[in-house]
Amino acid sequence: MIEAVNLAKHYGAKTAVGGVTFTVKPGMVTGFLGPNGAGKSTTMRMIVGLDKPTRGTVTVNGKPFEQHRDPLHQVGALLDAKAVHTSRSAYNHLLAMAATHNIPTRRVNEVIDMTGLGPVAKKKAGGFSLGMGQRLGIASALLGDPQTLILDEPVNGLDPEGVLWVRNLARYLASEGKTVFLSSHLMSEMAQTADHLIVIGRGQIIADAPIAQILAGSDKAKIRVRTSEVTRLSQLLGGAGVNVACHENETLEVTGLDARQIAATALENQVLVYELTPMNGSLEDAYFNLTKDEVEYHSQQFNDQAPVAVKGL
Ligand SMILES: Nc1ncnc2c1ncn2[C@@H]1O[C@H](COP(=O)(O)OP(=O)(O)OP(=O)(O)O)[C@@H](O)[C@H]1O
Repeated sequence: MIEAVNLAKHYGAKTAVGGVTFTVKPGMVTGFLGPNGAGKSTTMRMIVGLDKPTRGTVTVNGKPFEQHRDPLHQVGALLDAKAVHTSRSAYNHLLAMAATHNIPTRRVNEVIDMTGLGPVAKKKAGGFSLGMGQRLGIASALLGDPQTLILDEPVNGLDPEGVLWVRNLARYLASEGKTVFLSSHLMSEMAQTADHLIVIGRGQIIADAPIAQILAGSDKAKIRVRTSEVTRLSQLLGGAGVNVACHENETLEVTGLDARQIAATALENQVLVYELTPMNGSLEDAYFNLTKDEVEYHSQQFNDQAPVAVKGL
């Protein structure tokens, strides 16, 4: 369990995290989403005592991280996969961690097997690919068999098999009753992995809810309607707050009305409808909707036009 109360971090005049209150519960995967610079890493670093809060408190399993006598059994964290001795082998890196935390050597071999590091375990970590570095970071986080796991962008650099592995691992650990808190930029991945989402933008929490609720709140929730009278039904349904888009094959996509309201209008006016399908907005829609005003770094929009060549380059 992680509990943050009014947690804030300022760097001079810059507010990285602006006083957030949230709870990450055991037995589920909680996703931490937000645009670049939103404050995810700073929040995670404060949870494990690597950054000192300017204000507020955060506890892990009931205590501030630094007060735990057995920190690696309490919290496993992957915050910066590059934070290893580059000249040490993966095996020796894990062995050194185990030795200083009273963890048996047998556990080193277990986490090497769990993370698929076997073939490279004796190689120097400095030569690892991004994906192998991530696996070593996850192995380090798992070493103490912790009750709470904090993973910052764990699928960064992993191949599809690795992404699936992280998803299954996170789900397995949650099913064992552990607290799993992970950040990612990959919305589609989060949709398949997390039960609950905390969305942060410009250092403030902008959503904290079960994933299903965030998807249902997407204002892009559409109903697909198939009817033999496309023109007539779209006229009947049109009105304030309702958007009706006509597509080929006798299909309409309606936003602003639910399926029951559409069916009732069709019935009243004796229009034949042969499909009514609520289409949940994607997590990506919901996420962009939530964070559209909170993005610190806006990218150039290309739409479907070719980028314009700049003279002189
Ligand atoms: N040591 C620091 N000194 C000054 N500003 C910092 C420092 N660390 C973070 N920041 C700023 O605080 C804000 C939050 O940064 P943070 O790294 O927590 O965001 P993030 O959500 O993890 O972003 P990303 O997804 O890009 O990793 C950013 O504007 C960042 O530039």
